[in-house]
Amino acid sequence: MSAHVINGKELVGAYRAEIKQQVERLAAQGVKPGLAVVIVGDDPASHVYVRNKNKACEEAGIHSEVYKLAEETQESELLALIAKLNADEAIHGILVQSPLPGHINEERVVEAIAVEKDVDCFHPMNVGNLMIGKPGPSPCTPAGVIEILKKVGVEIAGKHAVVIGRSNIVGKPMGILLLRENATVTVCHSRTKDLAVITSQADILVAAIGKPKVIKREHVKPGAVVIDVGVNRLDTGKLSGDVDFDDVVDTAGIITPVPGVVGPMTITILLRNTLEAAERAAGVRASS
Ligand SMILES: Nc1nc(=O)c2c([nH]1)NC[C@@H]1CN(c3ccc(C(=O)N[C@@H](CCC(=O)O)C(=O)O)cc3)C=[N+]21
Repeated sequence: MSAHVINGKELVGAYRAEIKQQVERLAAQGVKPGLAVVIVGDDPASHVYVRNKNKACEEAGIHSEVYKLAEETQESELLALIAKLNADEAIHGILVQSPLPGHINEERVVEAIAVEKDVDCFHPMNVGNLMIGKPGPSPCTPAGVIEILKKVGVEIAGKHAVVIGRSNIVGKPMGILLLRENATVTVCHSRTKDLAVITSQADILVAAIGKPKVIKREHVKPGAVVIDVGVNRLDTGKLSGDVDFDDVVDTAGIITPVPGVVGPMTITILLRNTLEAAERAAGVRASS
């Protein structure tokens, strides 16, 4: 039997409409959420993502500003811009697009962002809060995956969730969020032995490897929920996930195609984080 293929347009569209309504409600109280996106250098893919984020903000009624800095920008100039944005009351969220050029220390930059404006959830303070379950921003991609599972009606509690990948941006926080939802969590990575033996036990399989089409049907338990976080550009110019969709689609129970689901949902969580940061700043959101 063929898997249920998640329709991202429908799912993400409905969620963005909900967020837009909440933005309108906050605007009626005199507060317009604001996001600043900073991009350094001219990596073409990064510019596509920044444009998508900007457009999504506009459509949701969120004020957005994009700062495009030259490749040779000094770290001190970037830190000065962040200090200015930290002090700007119209800005509730700051996102510095990664990767940064090699001469800039990414860690120093992330730590310069005000904790309450860190809508990526990259600041060590927010990562720590996430770990112990305190209120704060959610890491966009992993929180997007949880949102997808919930919206599709997948029960997470008690299930075996296997995450492939242990990056600070996706794999590690994904494990924490799944644990928070009471899944039994296994995290696999490049040094994992007998990967297919482990992944084929997963009720929920999250692939965040960063290599195209490496997950085949032998990695998937029949009927499993397969969430593909990979966004890999092939030589043909086409985008591919980490999952070999055509090979897996008859084995999985539910599957996300790439492009179309996890990427747009990631941006949607960014909108939600910006809205929530604005609510906290306005004192209308006490927790979560
Ligand atoms: N500080 C920071 N925060 C990030 O959240 C961040 C970042 N840096 N650097 C790069 C990665 C990557 N990322 C994506 C977001 C949306 C899509 C997305 O919308 N993808 C579409 C396709 C887009 C296309 O056509 O290329 C999709 O999958 O359907 C992809 C990738 C956020 N990132």
